[in-house]
Amino acid sequence: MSNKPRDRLRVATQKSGRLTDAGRDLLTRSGLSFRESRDRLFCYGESLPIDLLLVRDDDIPGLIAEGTCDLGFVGRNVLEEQRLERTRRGEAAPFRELRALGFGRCRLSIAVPQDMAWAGPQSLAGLRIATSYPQLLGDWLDRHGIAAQVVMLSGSVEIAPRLGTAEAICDLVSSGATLAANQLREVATVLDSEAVLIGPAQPFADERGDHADLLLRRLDGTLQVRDSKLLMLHVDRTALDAVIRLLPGIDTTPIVTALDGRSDAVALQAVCQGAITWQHLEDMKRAGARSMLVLPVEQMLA
Ligand SMILES: Nc1ncnc2c1ncn2[C@@H]1O[C@H](COP(=O)(O)OP(=O)(O)OP(=O)(O)O)[C@@H](O)[C@H]1O
Ligand SMILES: O=P(O)(O)OC[C@H]1O[C@H](OP(=O)(O)OP(=O)(O)O)[C@H](O)[C@@H]1O
Ligand SMILES: [Mg+2]
Repeated sequence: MSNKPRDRLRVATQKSGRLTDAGRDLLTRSGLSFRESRDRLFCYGESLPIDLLLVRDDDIPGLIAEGTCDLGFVGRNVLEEQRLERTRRGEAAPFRELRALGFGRCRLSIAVPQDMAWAGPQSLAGLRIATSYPQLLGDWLDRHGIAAQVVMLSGSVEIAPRLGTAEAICDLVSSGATLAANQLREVATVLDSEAVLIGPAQPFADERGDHADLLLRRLDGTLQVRDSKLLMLHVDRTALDAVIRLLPGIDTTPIVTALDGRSDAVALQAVCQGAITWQHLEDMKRAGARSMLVLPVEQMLA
């Protein structure tokens, strides 16, 4: 890893692909703005000393390992594949997952032709399995004690069974539409994935440590409010405990305030994590809540 001190933090993000827009949106909502270079490969951070390098996603763990970039947004599938590759060479991984980011959700799964019988992982014994993730697949096969042949393909993996180059595949699945279009059936999950923030295994020894801490705090706040709602309501004092018990996903103490000229009722305010459904509201109404308002939360700083 390069030890040259730097006073700006460099974050590697995918130049063009499934992680690009959501990653950029997360940074924007965390208060970061950038001036794009003409080639759009480097974005200078205007609001904070944090710059972006726009690259192929597969290159991101390596860029962090060699110290060219300090942090990166990458799919856990890519991170874990490269971590296993280094483990196989006897190296300790020089990068680590710092945060799960909640977008780019997918899974690395085994799929077989729809008409193939499936009696568990042993059904793969002796077969050829096409994948772009040979390490993750090899590790899964080892853990299940299955001897199968891994066929490496860098893309269009789903077509391999029809071409006769493999009997099964191991590829990323989200909606399942690609598998269905290729008459394949998902039979086992190798890895649950989403976009993650990665950084070096060793802490930064210069100002980059402070910038990284600041970015992590901002990201945490943004990720926390993404699923949060502010719930405001009125409730009879006698029903207060029952209604508080029904508040969905509260992680701080709700605020209870007096209502002017009313001794029988109070106002209640709480930040709730996760979805607030009509069912939640109806249950609270039955328990004695009234005038319920559900509001989005824009920013939060713990
Ligand atoms: N169908 C999907 N739904 C959700 N997330 C996905 C899906 N497919 C892939 N991903 C996630 O998005 C990441 C990037 O996928 P993408 O297809 O953009 O990569 P790529 O083709 O390797 O791009 P690059 O040109 O940067 O190498 C994947 O590594 C995975 O974590
Ligand atoms: O379950 P689904 O929702 O159909 O998604 C799965 C597909 O998405 C990804 O490919 P992508 O569309 O990114 O194209 P790529 O092969 O060019 O990466 C992945 O490699 C699968 O082929
Ligand atoms: Mg790639």
